[in-house]
Amino acid sequence: MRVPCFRVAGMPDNSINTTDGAFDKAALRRALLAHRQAIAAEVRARWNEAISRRVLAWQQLHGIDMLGVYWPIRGEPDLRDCYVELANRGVRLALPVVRSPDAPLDFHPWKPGDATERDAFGVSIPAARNESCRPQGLLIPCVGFNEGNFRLGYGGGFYDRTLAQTPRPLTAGIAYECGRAGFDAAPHDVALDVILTESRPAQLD
Ligand SMILES: Nc1nc2c(c(=O)[nH]1)N(C=O)[C@@H](CNc1ccc(C(=O)N[C@@H](CCC(=O)O)C(=O)O)cc1)CN2
Ligand SMILES: Nc1ncnc2c1ncn2[C@@H]1O[C@H](COP(=O)(O)OP(=O)(O)OP(=O)(O)O)[C@@H](O)[C@H]1O
Repeated sequence: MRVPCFRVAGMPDNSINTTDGAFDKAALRRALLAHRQAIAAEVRARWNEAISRRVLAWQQLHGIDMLGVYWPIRGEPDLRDCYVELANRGVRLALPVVRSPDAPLDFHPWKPGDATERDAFGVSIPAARNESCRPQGLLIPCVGFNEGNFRLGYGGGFYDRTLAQTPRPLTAGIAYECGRAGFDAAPHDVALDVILTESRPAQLD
């Protein structure tokens, strides 16, 4: 039997894996978040620019005309300059909105400069939420990701439920390389099409 386990670069395995081989997803999440929060501002800015270049290449490659983006929280890559460039290219943007704890995410049209307000989770959402939309592509922030392009999020399952819907949008996971980890995917997890970090994938350079 394969024993599920987590690996984080630079961390001893025994800090995440329990002695009986069971894995502790919450501990992996905490370790990855602590690692991400500790990145120096100037390094973060350089990495955000590198990720932004790959996002623009990915949008162009697929001719995505409506893209679900995210408002950064908790040290996620801040791609808001890239959103301005995307809007200048004529790409329509949308932000995710939590409708209820067990529902998929709604997406509402938004563009740089439009008013936002904080929701109950502390995340900025469009102040004007008249009609939801179904973006052709999604940028999905990842706390962690593995070799199979599976994502670890904050634990709400919102993106998993969103991607269980059809038609499934094109998906780009957004993360720093330090979010790369070894973990087994849960049955409900949906692999993302591509993971864009500061240093991959080469075909989008
Ligand atoms: N940027 C972003 N927006 C997203 C998600 C996400 O993962 N990232 N979500 C993916 O499912 C949904 C909301 N899920 C959330 C998951 C965690 C927290 C959270 O930890 N909030 C902080 C306060 C926010 C802050 O640091 O600014 C907290 O409660 O301490 C909020 C929303 C929709 N919007
Ligand atoms: N397609 C789905 N339908 C119903 N429930 C789901 C689905 N996908 C995930 N869930 C539920 O959501 C919860 C959280 O899942 P998981 O731990 O994988 O979240 P996550 O991907 O880390 O977080 P998030 O997507 O919110 O950032 C689980 O209890 C799971 O049962």
